[in-house]
Amino acid sequence: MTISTTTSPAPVLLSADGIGKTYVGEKGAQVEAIGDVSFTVAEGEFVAIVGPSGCGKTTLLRTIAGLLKPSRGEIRFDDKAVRRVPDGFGIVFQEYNRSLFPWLTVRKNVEFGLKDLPRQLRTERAAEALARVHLAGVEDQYPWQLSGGMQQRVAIARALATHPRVLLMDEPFASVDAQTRINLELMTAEISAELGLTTLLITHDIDEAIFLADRVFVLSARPSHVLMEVAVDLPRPRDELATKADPRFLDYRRTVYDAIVHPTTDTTPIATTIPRAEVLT
Ligand SMILES: Nc1ncnc2c1ncn2[C@@H]1O[C@H](COP(=O)(O)OP(=O)(O)OP(=O)(O)O)[C@@H](O)[C@H]1O
Repeated sequence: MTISTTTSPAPVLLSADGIGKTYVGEKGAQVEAIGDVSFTVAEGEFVAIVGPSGCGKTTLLRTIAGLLKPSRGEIRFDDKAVRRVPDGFGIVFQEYNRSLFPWLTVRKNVEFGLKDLPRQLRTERAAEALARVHLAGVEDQYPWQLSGGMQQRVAIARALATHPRVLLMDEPFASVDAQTRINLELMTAEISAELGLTTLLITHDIDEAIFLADRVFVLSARPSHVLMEVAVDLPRPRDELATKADPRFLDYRRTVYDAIVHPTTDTTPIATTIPRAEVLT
């Protein structure tokens, strides 16, 4: 049985209903990236999306974000159809060096999405967001004066400064070294929990997905659909070493790995959905 629709017990904040996306090239050549994807994400939930290379993960995230128009289906946020990037969405991309403006200071980069706010409030929001990503003190530097991990933290601060309800992250830690990656993962888990953010993370990294998420959606090869949903029943806050040594973590990893590397047409979810409130206790 193929799982293409999943449900969450807490109030749904974000949903994808029958999303399909076909790219049409200049000469009419078509690439069907997303076949048929449906899911719901509950308020405050952390969902990770994994899948084989080229299955349409970035396409899906951009469609959810309102940056790409789906060929079929609808994204809904707070019970309204998403047709452009809604207020309440913060987005973090993999390539921080392309998403930050090198000619603006860190403070100006973080304030970038706050143009409509009074100057004083912009300054306060930027300071608050930079403190949250442990970057207080570098406000007047330029992004290129910082390490890659610090630049990605600036990009995260920029998203947080808008006070989003939903944080969308596309491979945010793929361009940094392993130790920095772990620190960024821990920081993201902490921020997401503290702010009660609904978080959607696209990643290639199965361990990262399981370590961070309440639920992991596994996409099939393209044209993609949701092959499997895994509810991650591991206590929070999650310590890196203890969590990754937990036998349940190893079971989740094997299940997700098998689904991606040896997909069959008969996949079933390995656990029912677990609301975040229960996971947190
Ligand atoms: N603008 C575009 N025009 C045509 N085809 C595209 C476009 N963007 C992506 N594609 C194709 O759509 C498919 C899905 O691409 P996408 O980048 O969404 O996948 P992905 O799972 O994020 O890839 P990766 O694992 O490499 O990060 C690929 O075959 C890709 O070549």
